Amino acid sequence: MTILHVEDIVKKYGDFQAVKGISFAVEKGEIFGFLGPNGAGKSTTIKILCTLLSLTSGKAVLNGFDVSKETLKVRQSIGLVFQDYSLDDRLTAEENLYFHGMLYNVPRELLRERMEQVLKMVDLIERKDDQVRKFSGGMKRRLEIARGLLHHPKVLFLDEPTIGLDPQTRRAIWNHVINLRDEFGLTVFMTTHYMEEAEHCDRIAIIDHGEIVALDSPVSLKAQVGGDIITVKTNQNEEIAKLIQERYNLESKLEGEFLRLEVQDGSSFVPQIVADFPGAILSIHVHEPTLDDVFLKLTGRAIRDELISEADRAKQKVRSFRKGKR
Ligand SMILES: Nc1ncnc2c1ncn2[C@@H]1O[C@H](COP(=O)(O)OP(=O)(O)OP(=O)(O)O)[C@@H](O)[C@H]1O
Repeated sequence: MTILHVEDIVKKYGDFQAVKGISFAVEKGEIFGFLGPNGAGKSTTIKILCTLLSLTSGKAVLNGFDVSKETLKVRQSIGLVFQDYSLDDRLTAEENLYFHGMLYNVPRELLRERMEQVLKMVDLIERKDDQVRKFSGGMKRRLEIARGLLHHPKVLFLDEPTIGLDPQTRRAIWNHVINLRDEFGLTVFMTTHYMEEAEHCDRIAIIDHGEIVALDSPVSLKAQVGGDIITVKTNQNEEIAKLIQERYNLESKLEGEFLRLEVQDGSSFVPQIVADFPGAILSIHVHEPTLDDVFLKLTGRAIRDELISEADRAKQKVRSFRKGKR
């Protein structure tokens, strides 16, 4: 059953087209991911689907409601966990949930039971009476997820849910998200630029410059690359690239100080190239295709994690600067 149907959505900021006519559908119970580099249009799209931003043209229907015309019904159908921290630090975990429940008109007689239910889901029931300021970053994010589920949404939107969190906490949050899907059939729509995170999704739309460049399961996307990826450092990269072309009819790409090439079978290619270019190979690495390789193949650019980490750090700094000014 289709829970979200998006048809030819365009979003313009002035003359600039941030989202360029994208279309897709999400099935009930799916974990659907939007993967792309900074500025690709992920947040803009998610905000449109959550009714926080108007669209320029196109149509989106969520849980049977038009996001442009039936905003209240759409809002009642969704839970939100956005990049910006939005808990009240001075309230306890339970009080934060209570406040949200009142805003969403969760009937009073149900609210206690619901709060207990969602706190249990994210393993925070023991800490319900603690002020949120005493929580770690991961606990806060789990509480935000619990809050997003309090009014029993049909679709949970997660915009970069684990940004700035350590890998262990990221994994813990993912385990919770997968459980929610498995146990309650919840549909999850998320954006990320972490490759390993995107791997958890049932399907991924790869977005670049406001356009969907591919949409499929992680396994099928990676199968598009085919074979193995070799990165090799030699003492004369340009010269060796030419020789590789001549000898094996393989095109290699210069990436920093490495040559990158795709081969059918890495385990047989490595000994062959080492033997064919004695003394020239300084290092060689072989790996199965990742989603980064898929992105590179589709766009000619890499979503490099180190660049992204830089952006994360900068975003964190801006947030602390903002908080300090309050
Ligand atoms: N309010 C705005 N006014 C003008 N341009 C905007 C506005 N918001 C976003 N943009 C531009 O639209 C494009 C898409 O931005 P968006 O925030 O949707 O990207 P993103 O993929 O979510 O990136 P990030 O991961 O950095 O949040 C970017 O080029 C951005 O600069």
